[in-house]
Formats: sequence, C-alpha cells, structure tokens
Amino acid sequence: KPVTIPIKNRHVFITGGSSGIGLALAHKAVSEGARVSILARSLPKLEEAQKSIRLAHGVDVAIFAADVRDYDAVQRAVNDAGPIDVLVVNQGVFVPQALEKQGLDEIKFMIDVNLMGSFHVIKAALPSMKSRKDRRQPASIALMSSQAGQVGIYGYSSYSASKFGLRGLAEALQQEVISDNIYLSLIFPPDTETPALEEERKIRPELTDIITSGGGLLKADEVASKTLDGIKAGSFSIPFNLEGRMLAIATAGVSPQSSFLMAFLEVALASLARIVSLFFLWSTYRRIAKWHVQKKGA
Ligand SMILES: NC(=O)C1=CN([C@@H]2O[C@H](COP(=O)(O)OP(=O)(O)OC[C@H]3O[C@@H](n4cnc5c(N)ncnc54)[C@H](OP(=O)(O)O)[C@@H]3O)[C@@H](O)[C@H]2O)C=CC1
Ligand SMILES: CCCCCCCCCCCCCCCC(=O)[C@@H](N)CO
Repeated sequence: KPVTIPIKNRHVFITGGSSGIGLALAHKAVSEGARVSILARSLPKLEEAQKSIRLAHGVDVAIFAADVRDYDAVQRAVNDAGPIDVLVVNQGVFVPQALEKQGLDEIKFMIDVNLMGSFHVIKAALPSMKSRKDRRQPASIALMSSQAGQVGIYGYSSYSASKFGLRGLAEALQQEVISDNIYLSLIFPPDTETPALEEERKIRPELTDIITSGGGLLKADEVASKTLDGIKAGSFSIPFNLEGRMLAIATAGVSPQSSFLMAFLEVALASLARIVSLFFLWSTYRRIAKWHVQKKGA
C-alpha cells in the first residue's frame, strides 16, 4: 500500500554526499528542511560540499570522513551522526572494462565499495533506525543502483554485478524491516553528469559508450529531485526517463510495488516491455557484431 515518508525536520544520512548525485541530493534534502549528514572519504571534499550547501541554503550539514570499506569507521560515523530517519546509500565507483582485460583488483574494488560498503552502512545504521524515537513515522533505506543494475552492459560485468547485488539485498531486507515501518528504495539512474561520469568517459570502452547512450543522460540535480520524490513516496523502484520506466516494467520481477497504478501498468505493459527489451538486445548484439567486423577490417 502507498506510504508517505516525511523529509522535513528528519535526519537524512547520505553516503557519497560530497560529490555528484549525492551532493545534489544533500542540497535538495536541505532545501526541503531535512537535517542532513554526508559521509565520504576525503575531508577537504566534504568541507567543500558543506560550504557549497551553506552558501546555497544558509544551513550546515554534518560531515563524516570515512571509507565505507572500513566498517569500524562507518560505525563510528553513524554513532556520531545520531539516529537516522532516511538513509541514502549512494556511494559508488565504476571502472568500465571488458572482464578479460579488467584486473581482479578493480573488480574487487567495485564490489567492495558498491556492494560490501553498502552492507557496512546498512548494518551500522539499522539498529538506531529501528529504535528511532517516533516509530510511527515511516523511515527509508534508499540504495543507489543504476540502469546497469537492471541490465548488464558490455564493460560493466563487475559494476553490474555490484549493482544487481543491491537488488537482492533490497528485496530481502524489505521483508525483514517492513514490521519496523522501514521502506526500501532502489534508485536506477541513467548516465548522469557528475565528475565520475566525466572520468569514466575517458576510459569507457567504445561499445560501452554506444550501448549506454540508449539509456539517456540526466543532470545530477534532476536525478536528485526525482530520487527524493521516490523516497518520500516509499517507491521500491525509482526509474527516471522513458527508457528507465520501460526498464523498470521489463525488470519488475518479484519486487514490491506500492502504487496500484504502477502495478496495473506493470501487468498491462509486461509483454510490450519484453518486446522492447528483445528489440534492444537484437540491436545491441547487432552493434557488437558490426563493431568487431569494423575492428577486424581496420
Ligand atoms: N554518474 C552516473 O552516470 C551514474 C552514477 N550512478 C551511481 O551514483 C552513485 C554516485 O555516483 P556519482 O555521483 O557519479 O559519483 P561521484 O564520484 O561524483 O561521487 C561519489 C561519492 O562517493 C564518495 N565515495 C567514493 N568511494 C567511497 C568510499 N569508498 N567510501 C566512502 N565514500 C566514497 C565520493 O567521495 P570520496 O571520493 O571523497 O570518498 C563521492 O562523494 C554511485 O553509486 C554510482 O554507481 C548510477 C547511475 C549513473
Ligand atoms: C525495456 C528495454 C529498455 C530499452 C532501453 C535500455 C537502455 C539500457 C541502457 C543502459 C544504460 C546504463 C547506464 C549506466 C549508467 C552508469 O551507472 C554508469 N555511468 C556508471 O555509473
């Protein structure tokens, strides 16, 4: 059933909140009257982010320097931050490369930060979320996935694995915390203009570039405002553009759906979404074949 998760005067804790989508989310949450904490590794970047938010909104967010791969550091930061009402597990890294060429260290890096790091943050925050003073007010745990967490893409074998993992985590955890009035959200952005995407573009395999362009491109603050709307609505899955909505319907699987309208659309459009997916796959594999022919020819 539909639920409303208030943001105003509540504690929103955002990991990866010093840059890109996380920083845009922090701005948005502050502008909606939330008390915001941001966690990341680099203190100078956190201070920079804190300054930009103070300049824009005249409010100070709390900053916590910790690497999500270090559980004790995360636990200390969460204890210092105090009970959390809305947890946004946003941190993430992506190094696109064909699996065969990718070093095991880079594969481990993405799994450690994107998946294991998310477990650390949730594990550290969950006890105080369950014992929050006003349990009648629903709480939220929102995990930053990606369209690459809905469909595997050339060059993203480890990245997609880390994001698909969040899906299993969210579906299982939702069953474990529903009785504590805590709602899970999975956020599925397409390519989003952030410093990390800029870096990624320099090293992304050509085929990855070609295929991901099918998902669209958004600005960080567009992603931030739709993300916050989805969290407030307690949506289990938060897609963004038309491709994202089609992907969400095509990959609805056995995930929770609190909106009757969306549930109806998932049922009514299931076969169309599968047809569009099959067409997307047909054109993708055709491009891959063409690319190899060109490469051989070159
Ligand atoms: N940009 C895009 O195209 C898309 C991004 N996403 C997802 O959005 C999320 C944010 O990406 P984006 O905003 O682009 O990236 P940015 O690099 O701009 O921001 C990443 C944030 O996470 C922090 N971070 C990185 N590693 C760690 C770590 N080990 N421990 C704690 N904090 C860490 C960074 O700070 P610091 O380095 O100081 O730790 C920074 O604040 C990721 O989960 C990504 O997968 C999803 C779809 C599209
Ligand atoms: C029903 C079928 C729908 C057809 C359209 C499908 C299009 C899929 C394109 C996938 C785009 C992946 C973007 C990854 C962004 C990202 O996470 C990286 N920038 C790293 O963060």
